[in-house]
Amino acid sequence: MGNQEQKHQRRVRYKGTHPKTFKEKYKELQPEKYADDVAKVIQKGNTPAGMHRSICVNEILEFLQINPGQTGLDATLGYGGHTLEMLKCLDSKGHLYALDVDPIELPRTRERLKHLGYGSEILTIKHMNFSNIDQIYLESGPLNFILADLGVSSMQIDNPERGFTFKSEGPLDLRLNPEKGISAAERLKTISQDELEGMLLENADEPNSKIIARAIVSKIKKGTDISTTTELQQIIKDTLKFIPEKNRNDEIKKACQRCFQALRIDVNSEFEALYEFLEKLPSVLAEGGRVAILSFHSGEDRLVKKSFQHFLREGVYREVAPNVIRPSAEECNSNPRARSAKLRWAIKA
Ligand SMILES: C[S@@+](CC[C@H](N)C(=O)[O-])C[C@H]1O[C@@H](n2cnc3c(N)ncnc32)[C@H](O)[C@@H]1O
Repeated sequence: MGNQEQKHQRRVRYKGTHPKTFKEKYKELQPEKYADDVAKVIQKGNTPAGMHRSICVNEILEFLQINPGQTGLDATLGYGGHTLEMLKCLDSKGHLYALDVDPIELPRTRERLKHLGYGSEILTIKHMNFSNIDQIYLESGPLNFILADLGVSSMQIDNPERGFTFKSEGPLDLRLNPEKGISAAERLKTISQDELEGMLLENADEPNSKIIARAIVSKIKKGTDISTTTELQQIIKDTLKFIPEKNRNDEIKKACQRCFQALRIDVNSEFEALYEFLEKLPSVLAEGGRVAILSFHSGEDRLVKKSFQHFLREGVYREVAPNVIRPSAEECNSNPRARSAKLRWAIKA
């Protein structure tokens, strides 16, 4: 039987000596089975396919000071890396709530955590937007600690079917919850040039927002369908042809990153959700309750900083982080995705 099983378990076929696309990376997609190979990928400073490496774990745990018996919330479950560390601190006493809007990754993370021994007696996972944090409070009561690790997970970015990256061909979707709202492709179909220019500027500080917006809207008006990630990338490339050759490729890559980020923030109403979450935080935190927020974008960090300072002046927060906390150089070297992370915290009075 053993031999027969081996016969049938063919490796995924790919061209060349190494798997390149997401689907071909079958070892990385089965970390339980190929732990050594996954460890090698991490050692090289990469994130294995289908996995997310949690950022600023030590800094977050040091601040949250989680004690067994407490009640807390991970507002952004993702791969469950931070959740797992918080559960360890609870030591089977107390309760942790965890939320995510992503209906694709959430069940996988729930299964993974259940497999590690964290079931509903200690962990409640809900498919919910963190802007509705007040609904959690009705069930949980005052929360001793809260974490929000904003943005997208590596599993979402790396899966071409989700359309988060121009680096591989996929549908231009960019929704964290593909079951709700409209995709980025649909959004572009009806957007005006002014609105798109404003979106690129506000959500991503795109210096070429005007000409990129003009090029996209003019293509759509002429009947061109921009339905894939690479179609959008090609329009940005063509528009920025005027950039001197020396810097062109680099500048185009950065422009693509900014445009995809701007669209993602827009289709997921990310600023609106964060604003609502920040407004509701004081009413769900226990006295002395602690909140830590990890952001990856200057617009998000500005919102967090403003809200924390506002509630500090009002006496609602007793203390807030005097300065933004950045991941260590060591962490950034080992995980380049940590480089743009900014951590802020607040303690309720
Ligand atoms: C950076 S990842 C979190 C990674 C996680 N801390 C870990 O260690 O695995 C961000 C997650 O937040 C989710 N998310 C983003 N905005 C959200 C919102 N408004 N409400 C709930 N979840 C959200 C995303 O779907 C994604 O899974």
